[in-house]
Amino acid sequence: MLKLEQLEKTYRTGDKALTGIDLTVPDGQVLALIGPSGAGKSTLIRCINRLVEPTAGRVWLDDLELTRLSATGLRNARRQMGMIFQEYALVERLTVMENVLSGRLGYVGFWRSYLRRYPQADVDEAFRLLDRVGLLAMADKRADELSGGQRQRVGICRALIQNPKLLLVDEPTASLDPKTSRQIMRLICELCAERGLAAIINIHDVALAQRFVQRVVGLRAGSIAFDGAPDRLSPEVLTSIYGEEDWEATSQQAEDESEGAE
Ligand SMILES: Nc1ncnc2c1ncn2[C@@H]1O[C@H](COP(=O)(O)OP(=O)(O)OP(=O)(O)O)[C@@H](O)[C@H]1O
Repeated sequence: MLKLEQLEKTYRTGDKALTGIDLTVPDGQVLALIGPSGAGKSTLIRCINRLVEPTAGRVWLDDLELTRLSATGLRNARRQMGMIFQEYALVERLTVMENVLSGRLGYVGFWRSYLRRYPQADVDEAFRLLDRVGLLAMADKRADELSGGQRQRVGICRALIQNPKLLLVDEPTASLDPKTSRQIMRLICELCAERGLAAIINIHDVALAQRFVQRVVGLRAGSIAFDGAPDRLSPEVLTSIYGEEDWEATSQQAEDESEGAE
């Protein structure tokens, strides 16, 4: 279980990005984080694994208080939190397999990974994951030969090979077309269900979030403006999260799009 208590972040510039966030995410729950630009979504995700240092408050992952950890403790704890990024963050000149195995870096140590001597069990697991996401035939291709959707699948495998307790997912579909976006969201949610994994997914597209997740948290100006089931996101609620911004414009999904090919 992930627990945030009165989490705050004020950047050095004086920008107050988070103002006292309380949030509990049980094991196995997939939560979408929505809200207008600048609401604090990326900051919230990054304060959990301390890529951004919170100014105040606490973060717990089960009985481990992440906000109290030293650098070494944090390095170990980060293994338990897989991260998936909008821009995939792959090493372009490495193969798909090498990119997936780089998710084991926190376990095997620098030299072993530098020399590409991963334990056979890790290689076997990488093949299993690539098979699961439909990329087995691509294992030896270079990352820069892949499409956006394929790259994100590699990013997902790299996060999962860490064997995390929690996935932190930052705009996984922002660089993808609508159909690929749905496939990627479906895949992330299916994998979480298969593994009993919790996830926080920062996502711009409200319709996409509504379609796949069990719980939506709406951030506005660094505070939680909504926390509930996706079917409770009425136009009034969305207006309370997005204000005057036209929230319908956040949906990539065209009404007349064909679903047949998925
Ligand atoms: N490195 C930084 N230094 C100073 N201020 C920052 C920094 N990163 C974010 N901010 C500010 O913190 C606030 C929250 O930003 P954040 O990126 O978390 O929002 P967001 O909801 O993820 O936005 P978007 O959807 O546009 O990515 C904004 O006011 C932003 O300008």
